[in-house]
Amino acid sequence: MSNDTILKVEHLSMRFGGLMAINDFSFEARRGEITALIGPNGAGKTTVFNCITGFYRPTMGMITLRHKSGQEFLLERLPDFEIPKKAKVARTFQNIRLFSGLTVLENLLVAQHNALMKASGYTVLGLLGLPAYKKAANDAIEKARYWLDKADLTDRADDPAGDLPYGAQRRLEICRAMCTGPELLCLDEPAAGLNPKESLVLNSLLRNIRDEGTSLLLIEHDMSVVMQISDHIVVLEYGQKISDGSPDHVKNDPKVIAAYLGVEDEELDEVIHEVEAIAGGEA
Ligand SMILES: Nc1ncnc2c1ncn2[C@@H]1O[C@H](COP(=O)(O)OP(=O)(O)OP(=O)(O)O)[C@@H](O)[C@H]1O
Repeated sequence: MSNDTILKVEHLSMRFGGLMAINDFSFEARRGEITALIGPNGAGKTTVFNCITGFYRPTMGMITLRHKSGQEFLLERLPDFEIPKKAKVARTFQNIRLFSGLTVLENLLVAQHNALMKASGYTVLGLLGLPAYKKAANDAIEKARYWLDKADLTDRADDPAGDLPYGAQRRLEICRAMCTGPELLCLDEPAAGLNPKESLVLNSLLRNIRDEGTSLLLIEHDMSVVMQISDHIVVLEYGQKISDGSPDHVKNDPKVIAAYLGVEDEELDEVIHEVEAIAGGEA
């Protein structure tokens, strides 16, 4: 696996009883890029995500994550709690999961609990007096401030998270994931429920995260977000890959157009012909 690749999914299959939700699916996500996983409803996007982030154990297949240092992790073999901790894969969920009664800043400090406890030496004495703990606490506040600034949330740092508008809560969730220092950030429909203005702010936050060196993998239904920010798109239909490439490649791929329009196999040739004629006319 080359150092340009952060995530390699090979021959992934996931069976739920009699249903083969994912069938021999392979793709790679490159380091420093935003990769989007798209597909019609029920295509299997969430299932793939859940396999990568340890919520499901795949029926078959290999999922390899490679750190910048070259260290590799086989995610399908790691216990789920070690995927964020050791492999440094963070995720957000479709439904917002913040501590709504804690302040915005407190939410970001809770996310850094592991680092803080380690610095305390896991003792009360450590919490009270160890210089290492004081330094870790200051670092945690610094990191929280940094991400609040990036997400345009500094003014709301002391407000309860539950009081923020929806779009700001989504950005806070992303900041919380970033405070864990991930190499790969997985986002499950980050633009769901956002208005167009909130979507634009989100796009710029995600580009910023990528430009600072974290790779992103996202599932998203909002095609305006996907096409604007993705470097690479992988398309699933009925648990199988039907397209893989740049946004331009994917949006002109007749198989993708047919999948989204719900065209039957027999009509595919006709659709391909029409799309090629349109593309030829544009050239
Ligand atoms: N835990 C489960 N048990 C049984 N079937 C499941 C389970 N999770 C998903 N499925 C089935 O697997 C298939 C893929 O579902 P999945 O949620 O991964 O698709 P999706 O592409 O994320 O869909 P959507 O865009 O609607 O969220 C569907 O047929 C779904 O009903």
